[in-house]
Amino acid sequence: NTSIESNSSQREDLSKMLMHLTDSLKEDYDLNLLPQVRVLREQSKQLGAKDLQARSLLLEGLIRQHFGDYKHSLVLHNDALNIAKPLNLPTLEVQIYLAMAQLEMDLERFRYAQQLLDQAYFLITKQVAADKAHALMGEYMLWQGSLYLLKGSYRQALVTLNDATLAEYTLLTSKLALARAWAHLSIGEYQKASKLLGSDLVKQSVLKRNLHLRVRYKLTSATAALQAGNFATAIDTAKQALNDTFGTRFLTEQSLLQNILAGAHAQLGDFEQAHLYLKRFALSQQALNLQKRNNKLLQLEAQYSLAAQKQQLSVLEKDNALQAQQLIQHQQQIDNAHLAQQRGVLGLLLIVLVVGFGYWRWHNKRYLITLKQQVAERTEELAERNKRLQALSFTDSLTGLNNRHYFFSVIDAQIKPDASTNSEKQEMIFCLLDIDHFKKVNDTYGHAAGDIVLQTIADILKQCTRESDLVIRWGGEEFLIVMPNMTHNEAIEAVERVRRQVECFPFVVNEQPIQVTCSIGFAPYPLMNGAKSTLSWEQVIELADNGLYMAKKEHRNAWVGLQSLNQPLNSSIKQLNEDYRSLINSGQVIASTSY
Ligand SMILES: Nc1nc2c(ncn2[C@@H]2O[C@H](COP(=O)(O)OP(=O)(O)OP(=O)(O)O)[C@@H](O)[C@H]2O)c(=O)[nH]1
Repeated sequence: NTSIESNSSQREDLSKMLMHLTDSLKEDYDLNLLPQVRVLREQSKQLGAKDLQARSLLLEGLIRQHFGDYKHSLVLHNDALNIAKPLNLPTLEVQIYLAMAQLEMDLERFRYAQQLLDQAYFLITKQVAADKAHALMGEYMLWQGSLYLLKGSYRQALVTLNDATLAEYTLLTSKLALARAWAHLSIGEYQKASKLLGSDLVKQSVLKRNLHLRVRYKLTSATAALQAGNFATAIDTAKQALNDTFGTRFLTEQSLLQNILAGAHAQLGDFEQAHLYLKRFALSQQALNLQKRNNKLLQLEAQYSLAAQKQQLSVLEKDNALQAQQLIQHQQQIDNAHLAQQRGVLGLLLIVLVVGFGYWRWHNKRYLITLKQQVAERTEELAERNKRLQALSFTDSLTGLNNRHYFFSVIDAQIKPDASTNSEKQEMIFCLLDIDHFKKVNDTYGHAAGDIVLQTIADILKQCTRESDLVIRWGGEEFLIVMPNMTHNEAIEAVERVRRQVECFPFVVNEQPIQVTCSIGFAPYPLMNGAKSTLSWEQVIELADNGLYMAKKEHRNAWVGLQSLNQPLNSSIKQLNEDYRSLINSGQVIASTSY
């Protein structure tokens, strides 16, 4: 809070100082004011009071301009404008434009002066508040009128200057009156000019004010007197004014006054004085020209330094922009590198994953192939083993013939579904063979000899049967022969052949020849049990067994073959064993025997 308070009080002090300086300036331009103006400028800058800073720059510019320091003045005005523009203070901006226009007029650069006045006019009409616009418009018109005067457009100058009607009397009113008088004089209207110059208010205010105005007033008055033919008054007034100009830089006024004096003296016939003032006039003109040339030079210098300053600024700006761009590029490079790095890592990860996955798949595939191979090998091996096992389980180890298991596993497939039809050829003969008194062989020659007998019988059976016949080792010394597609007579032939082969075979046991015979019973399948039902193959085997039993009981080395049943069997097949013979004899069972 205290800092804010101290700031605002400091600002107030500076504002007061500015007002004081501005007022002093209205009285007269004084070079001694410059140090104070500079202090004001520095302190405003430190305080950050930009408006005060701009105003102090304008003030200094005006003082320097008044004393012909156009170079610095130009720079100061420009600086003031640069600070004022962003502050949006149109009044201040107008004041700066008007000061700049005056400067351009002093330098006789009327086109620039006009442009600056136009800018001032635009701001006054569009942006300046109404209460302040009136006074500013008066100021503008004074300078616009003065510009017309300088350019020789006197009537236009008069119109402009007459338009500037100010409500209350101010110094500006007097300045306008003076300009108007000069315009009238320029077109020879000295009475109107004299009237304006004669106004007490104008006279007093102007004479009280600064030296330049005083000189201008007297110059105008002297001109009016000259035009009116009051040569003595003209000389008197002009001399007073000329005295005022000594030691000043008002060369224009000085030369004009000398010209008036020369003219007035000439009119009065004092040619010596006239000549003297004419010489002085010529000298003043020379000095004036020199001054103007000098001013132009200074102005060029100022413009050059301004341009250089601007160029430096633009170079700096460009440099800044370049650095900013470089920074952005650098940042972008870092970002890109970052991105590339991330991409690289991701890519690597992806490659590792893909390679890993590929390897895993390849490994799995290989493992699967190996596994499949192993499984196939094992399966094959198992199948082989199973086959061997099956073969083993189906084979009788002593004789090499198929055993009962084998028979049971194949017989159902062998029994033809349409075997019950009438064709005799389609009969399947189930035939049971048993070695006679085999126990005796064992008992007499030993078990091994018995084995040899069994093996030999198996060989005989194989030789006596067809490929399609089944030869099974049915039990200890018992064999089953199944002969498909065979008639009863063909069966008789077959069993007879077997019986005979066994009987005739020269068995040698322990180097001793022995006689071996066998008994056989057989029955056909299908076998009708009465008109309606057919016996099963199991029952047929039992009937064959009955036949074998009968052959053993009644004869041995013989066969009994059942052909058909005339009547259905009432009792069980097993019981038939006892009365098989009586059934044959009674004609219930039709059978053939070898004895
Ligand atoms: N060597 C040998 N003997 C066996 C084998 N299987 C069974 N035998 C014997 O065969 C004999 C069968 O005798 P039995 O059933 O009394 O009949 P059999 O002596 O042939 O008299 P019938 O059949 O009435 O003519 C027994 O002595 C059994 O030991 C075998 O594989 N090898």
